[in-house]
Parts: sequence; C-alpha cells; structure tokens
Amino acid sequence: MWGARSRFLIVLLFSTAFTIDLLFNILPKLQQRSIRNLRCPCEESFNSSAVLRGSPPLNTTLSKLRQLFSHPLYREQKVARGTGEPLVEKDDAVKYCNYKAKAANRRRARRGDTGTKYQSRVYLASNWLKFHLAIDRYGLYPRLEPFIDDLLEDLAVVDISDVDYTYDEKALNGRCNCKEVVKPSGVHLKLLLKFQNFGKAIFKPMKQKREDETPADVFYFVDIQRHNAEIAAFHLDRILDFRRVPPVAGRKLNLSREVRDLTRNEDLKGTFFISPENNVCFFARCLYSCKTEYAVCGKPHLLEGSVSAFLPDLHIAQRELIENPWSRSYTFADKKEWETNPNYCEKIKRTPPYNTGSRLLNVIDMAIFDFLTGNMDRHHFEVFTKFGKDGYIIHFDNARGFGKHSHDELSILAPLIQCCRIKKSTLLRLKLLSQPDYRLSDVMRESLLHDALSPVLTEPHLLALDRRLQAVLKAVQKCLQQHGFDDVIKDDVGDEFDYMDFNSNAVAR
Ligand SMILES: Nc1ncnc2c1ncn2[C@@H]1O[C@H](COP(=O)(O)OP(=O)(O)OP(=O)(O)O)[C@@H](O)[C@H]1O
Ligand SMILES: [Mn+2]
Repeated sequence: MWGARSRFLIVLLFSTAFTIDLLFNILPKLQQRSIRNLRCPCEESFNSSAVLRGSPPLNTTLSKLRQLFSHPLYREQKVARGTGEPLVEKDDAVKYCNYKAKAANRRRARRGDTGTKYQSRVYLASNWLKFHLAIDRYGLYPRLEPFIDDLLEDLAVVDISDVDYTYDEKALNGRCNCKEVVKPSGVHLKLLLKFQNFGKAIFKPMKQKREDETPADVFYFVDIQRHNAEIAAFHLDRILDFRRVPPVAGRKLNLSREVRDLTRNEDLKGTFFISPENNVCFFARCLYSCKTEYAVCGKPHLLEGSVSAFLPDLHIAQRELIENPWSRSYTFADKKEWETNPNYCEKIKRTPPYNTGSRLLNVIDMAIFDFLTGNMDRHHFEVFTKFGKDGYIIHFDNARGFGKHSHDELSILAPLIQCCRIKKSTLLRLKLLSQPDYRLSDVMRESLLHDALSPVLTEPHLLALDRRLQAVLKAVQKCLQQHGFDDVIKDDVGDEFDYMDFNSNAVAR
C-alpha cells in the first residue's frame, strides 16, 4: 500500500518537473531556435531547410516576422530610387580606422600592454565595419543583411578591451580636453565600450525592471532611462522599415571583470563600491545627482543593459544636431507654441528646411515611432550632414519609451495630427502591421525573442503597440476626411502597391 503511494508520488513529482521544464525551458528554447532560422535569406523561407533535414518543422513556416520581411513592401526598391550613396567611402573609412587602431596599439605598447589578444589592425570582415560601410542615404543598414544579425550577436558577446565614460560632441571633435567634459549624466548613466576588434558601443545599464510602470506623477523629463526600451526600439524601427536606429542588443556585463578591471579611467574606477547586499556597484562622475543612491549594481557582479553600436566617428561622418520643432518644455509650467497654437504646423510648413523635401515627413515618421513607444523625450534630433535636408533622421536615444503600457500619450502624435501629412510608404507599412497575419505585437514579440535579454518587453507593452497603431491609423483617417487624399498622403512609392486595399479608403483610392 505504502509502496504504491510512494510510487504514485514519485511519478507525480517527475511529471510535474517535466511539465515545468517543458514550459519554462524546452519550449522557449525551441521558440528561440525557430527565430534564429529567420536569419537565412527569405528565398529559403518556404522550402524550409528544417524539413529537408528531417527535423520537425516547428513553427518556422508560420513565422510572421519572416512573412513580413518577405512582403513586397519590404523588398529592395533599388530600381525605383537608385542605389544609395554611401555615408563613408570605403577607402577613407578603412584608412581612418586603421590609423585609429594603430594609435591605440601604440598607446597600449607604451603602457607595456602587449597581450596577443589585441589585434593590430582593423579587419574588413568585422561586422561593425561592414555596418559602417553599408550606411547609405536610405538607412543605417540594408534590409535582410545577415551581418546586422551578426553585429547584434557581437554586441552581446565580443570581448571588451576598454571602458570609459561617454564624452560630449566637443570632446569627440577634439576641440577640448575630454576629461573636462564628461556629460552630466548621473541619472543617465552610460558607458562607452571599446571592443577588442576595435568596434565601439554605448552601454546603458538597467535602471528599472521590465515589469515596473513609470508612476503617474513622474514627469517625462525626470523619468529614468530603460535599457529594454532601447533594445525594443531598435526592433520596432526595423519592423517599421525605417532603419534609423543604430543596432542595439542586450548584454549582461560583469561589472568587476568587464568594467572595473578594464577601465583606465581612474574616476570611473573610483566610483566602484560594494553594497550592503554585497553587490558590486558604481555611479557616474557628473555635475549633479552623483550619489550612491543613483548608483547601479550587479547581482553580485552581473548587470544587464543595452549596447548600441557606434556610428562612424564624427571625423569621417559629420552629424548636425537640430532642435525638434515639437520639443517639449522641460519645466513644470511653461508651454511650447505647438501646444497652444492650432495653426503651428502652417508656420513650420513655411519654414526652411520644412517647407520643401522630406524633412517634415521625416519628423512625422519619428512622431509616429515615438508615439508607438510612448517616448516624450525627443528634444533634439540628428542627421548626417552629407545627406542634406532630405536625409533621414537618426532615431537615437529611445530609452524613455515603454514607460507606461496603460497610457497612450496622444500629444506625441502632434506633428501628424497638426500637419495631416504622412508618407505613403509609411502608411502602407502601418496598415500591413495592423493586419492579423502581420500583427505588430506578434512580429515584435518574435523579433525580440532573438535578444539575449529576452523577454525584452512584457505582454502589456506589446499589446499597447497594437492599440497605438490603431490610434495612428484613426488620426490619418480623420485627416483624410478633413483634407482629402492628395493633401494628406505624400507619394514616395508610386502606384506599385495600390492593390493593397485592406478594405479601407485610407490607402486605395
Ligand atoms: N550608437 C551611437 N553611435 C554614435 N553616437 C551615439 C550613439 N548613441 C548615442 N550617441 C551620441 O550620444 C548622444 C547621447 O546619447 P543618448 O541621447 O542616447 O544618451 P542620453 O543619456 O539620453 O544623453 P542626453 O541626456 O544628452 O540626451 C547622442 O545624441 C549621440 O550624439
Ligand atoms: Mn537623451
């Protein structure tokens, strides 16, 4: 009798353990593996190599993300718009990088630091260099290029050779002593990572758990930065086909081994301490808020964060910093003109460079992107000087998005609502992403599974994307009713996609 009962208990124990393993270990791994398969070019997608090799087909053929990227809207339209002029000339860039690498090697040698792990030159096969050389007038990276996924992987694992604070533009331009211009970034603690392959990236540490929502009484300008928002924004921007966010991946850093032991910045080293919980912590040298209560801590050494691939140096690819015409007031009481003047956009439409070309449409694209993430902190933006006033806006700094999933901040959409204009290509993609087969939350969920810090966004944040997408489409619909098709929809793709009716008059005529 006792033997039968204990046998039953043992079986029960094993089956419970197996179910838990299946739910929390095996299934997520299978799902991650199926996402990895996304990295092969889309030709492979439907004669699934998994089936050919005899393994179970999983759900790769049902991948919505793969279907999305195979859609005609997401295939290269080079013929229509010509080849994209590159941001940097290959020979110039390689020469400049080699010069920098040699200088870094000389500095290392002077310090007697000649370990074989350091390369003496820049390799063309490095994914960060491939990324730099592929930036063109149409985006920060091409569609479906496997090196972007390889770069994301590099950002998450490549060995670090040095860590430092980030310095502001003046320092980057060599116009002042770098040590003097550390940004006042006590709240926005971030680090410059230099990799052993000479790649560089910006690390923003985790300051808030994914599950926490920004409290209602917190103003956007004192809101903290979220590392997961940076990662999610990169994926969203790629899914929207803007390709205006530099590649970002999640990474767990060992604060002792990979920051404290590697940095040669004594100020940074000096901010390390051990917390009462025995965790390794550090804070930033800065002009304000440099207190231990603003420190970040590992557990006990490991801390997760976002790693954003560095763009080419300003020396070879200058950028212009521009104030956003819809920037917010960063004080409690003041209001900006766009908040009180209903005809504000009419004024902007007459003001160069918003009066011609695509700058205004690009600001509207950015407003849609920011509305989807809930980012109210777009005070300035940057463009590459080389691409002129029609060049795309770089969607830097998305760390203040994804703060509240239960609130949609319609004021972020002001540029769209007040100007009633949108690129046809943008609208077509938004409409596609509102279809059940390509649903935005589903493709985002799938895309984010690939990141080392998966799950990057909680379900309520993913679902908020669908709700906000509907709000954008509704705003466009209202504009169409008020102003008509020709005034609202700016054709940048021709009639190639007019068959995409989606049972609505928003796209087809
Ligand atoms: N991936 C990158 N490559 C090159 N430069 C970058 C990158 N990410 C950020 N920067 C530069 O650093 C600046 C500050 O970055 P970011 O806005 O993300 O940090 P922040 O802590 O919010 O700083 P701030 O308070 O100045 O906005 C950007 O405006 C940009 O010039
Ligand atoms: Mn910022």
